[in-house]
Amino acid sequence: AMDTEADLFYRQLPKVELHAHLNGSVSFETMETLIKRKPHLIEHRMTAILSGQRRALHECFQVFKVIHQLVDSEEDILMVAKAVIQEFAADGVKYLELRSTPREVTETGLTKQRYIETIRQCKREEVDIDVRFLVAVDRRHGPEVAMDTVKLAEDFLLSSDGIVVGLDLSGDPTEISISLILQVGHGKYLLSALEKAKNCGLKLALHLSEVRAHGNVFY
Ligand SMILES: CNc1ncnc2c1ncn2[C@@H]1O[C@H](COP(=O)(O)O)[C@@H](O)[C@H]1O
Repeated sequence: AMDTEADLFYRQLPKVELHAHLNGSVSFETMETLIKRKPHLIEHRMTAILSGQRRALHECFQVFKVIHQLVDSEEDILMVAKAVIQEFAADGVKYLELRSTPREVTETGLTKQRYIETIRQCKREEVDIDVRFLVAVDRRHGPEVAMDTVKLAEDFLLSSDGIVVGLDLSGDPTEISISLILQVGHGKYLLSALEKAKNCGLKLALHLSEVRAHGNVFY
């Protein structure tokens, strides 16, 4: 479709983007590239939510599961992160805070350190965008993983030239088994990790109370 004058105006307007989950910002084009690389993974599975389409919250998280299978190596992450940054820049974003949950994948040799390191490598002088990073904690993985992630984020805070600025708490709040029975993702168990993060100078971004009565509130 042709861009209207207004489209151009809004695209060129300098913007800040403060809430971008890396794997939630994958474009259709990038998805296509990923699917071509691993076509066996996606038969009959929902891989996108089209604009205007209404979806339940848990369906969003199903899409994340598919994306996580498609993006499971350093090479994939580098490709996705570069594309996401490029696309935000093309959209007039001048300051971008990306957040992402570092993952470990034994089969591909991916480690949580390398995951963050890879995002750091995306810095490109020729693209006019300032990119910072929030290390995300997936609440479903419980307090020990949360604490380890905070330690990792702290290491990067001290050594990453200001690229790592904070910690994000996220993860599917609709997973009933976790939030109601095991309760590992309950806010009260994560509080000490969050306090540690705050005390070491990480900024905090928290997803809270997205669903009713699933106990992700702090009390
Ligand atoms: C809709 N509201 C939301 N509520 C809570 N967590 C969300 C979210 N949207 C995204 N995420 C978090 O971001 C991850 C995908 O990106 P990364 O793999 O980290 O880059 C999801 O698995 C979830 O943990």
